[in-house]
Amino acid sequence: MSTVDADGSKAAFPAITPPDEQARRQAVARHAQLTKPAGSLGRLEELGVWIASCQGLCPPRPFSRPRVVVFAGDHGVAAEGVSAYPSEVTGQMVANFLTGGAAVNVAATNAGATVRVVDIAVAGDTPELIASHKVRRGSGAVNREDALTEAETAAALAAGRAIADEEIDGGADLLIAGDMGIGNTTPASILIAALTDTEPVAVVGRGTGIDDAGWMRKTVVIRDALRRARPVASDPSALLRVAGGADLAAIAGFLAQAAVRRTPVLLDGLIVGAAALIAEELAPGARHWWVAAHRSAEPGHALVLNQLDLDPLLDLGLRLGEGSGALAALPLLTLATRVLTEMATFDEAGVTGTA
Ligand SMILES: O=C(O)c1ccc[n+]([C@@H]2O[C@H](COP(=O)([O-])O)[C@@H](O)[C@H]2O)c1
Ligand SMILES: Cc1cc2nc[nH]c2cc1C
Repeated sequence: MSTVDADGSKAAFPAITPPDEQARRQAVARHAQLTKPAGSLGRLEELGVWIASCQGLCPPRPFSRPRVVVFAGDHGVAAEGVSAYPSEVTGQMVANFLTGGAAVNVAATNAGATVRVVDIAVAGDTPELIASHKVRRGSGAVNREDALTEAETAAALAAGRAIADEEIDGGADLLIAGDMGIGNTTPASILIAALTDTEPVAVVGRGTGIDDAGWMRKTVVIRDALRRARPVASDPSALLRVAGGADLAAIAGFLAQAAVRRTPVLLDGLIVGAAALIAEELAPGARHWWVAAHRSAEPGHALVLNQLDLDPLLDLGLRLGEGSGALAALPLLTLATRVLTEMATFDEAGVTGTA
């Protein structure tokens, strides 16, 4: 067990308690009594069991406040031609989130969730209301400089933890992290390559849709950054500082703190996945509080899921970020909960002939 250092410069997390074993067993037993052939709801049964164990309650409660936090941040590497879009789009999309016109807004409404947007490191100005956790204007170009200073890394991790606390204290009972940041698939891929000991070519994807020349540039950037990142790969805070970014650090802090607070998380795609790898290093066992919503089209995401031993619920070729993939899967969690809560047992329904 560890605590925050006296000077607050290093994030340290208390030991993670696993989800509740008794509620898990009760949910398994309840599934056996419900009016369906044993195991016939497949993954939905596992999901329901997981939700019951996270809540320590069987049957589980329907989620009352599923909440998405979109972490927005720019990246110096965007200037190296590694994205199909310019950095300005980050701030423009933040404005779009705030007026409700983005995919995350639609997907949240569809799934009964609400959205919060946080400016962690957007290059430009954003409304004061979302900038209280801002760490800096854009993270460093990680192929040639550190993403962050040590103090900024600690501040970003602490921001993510504080945001998770704010949301849980405000009643959130299921958390989703989303991301928005032109260029962010590059540092995310670097972290994944460093933490899974993978060569650049096996991790580099098309991000927002780069062409072959862009893919070559991105591969070189990732290779250069990995030379600086690999020596610190065993130290998650140092890795975030050298080759990550403020948004990635904040998401990692958010995911780890959710586990500290025994709050389940639905994981999104590549960027959240990279942060999840870091969070699991910072707070071993945190992954037991997470479910992988989907497998992103980005090749690096499969490496993340494999390393965390998470089996994604959906594989829809999504590569948007924003938390959209997690929100696409949220109705499955709602269904898995309602099955345990609302289905009749064999006894109640007078259905006989159990196996
Ligand atoms: O989440 C994913 O799997 C994902 C995959 C590809 C792209 N994105 C989004 O696209 C942006 C980053 O792409 P890029 O090409 O600018 O690095 C950023 O805003 C992400 O949210 C997200
Ligand atoms: C328009 C746009 C929306 C996004 N949402 C997440 N990443 C994005 C990147 C672009 C370019």
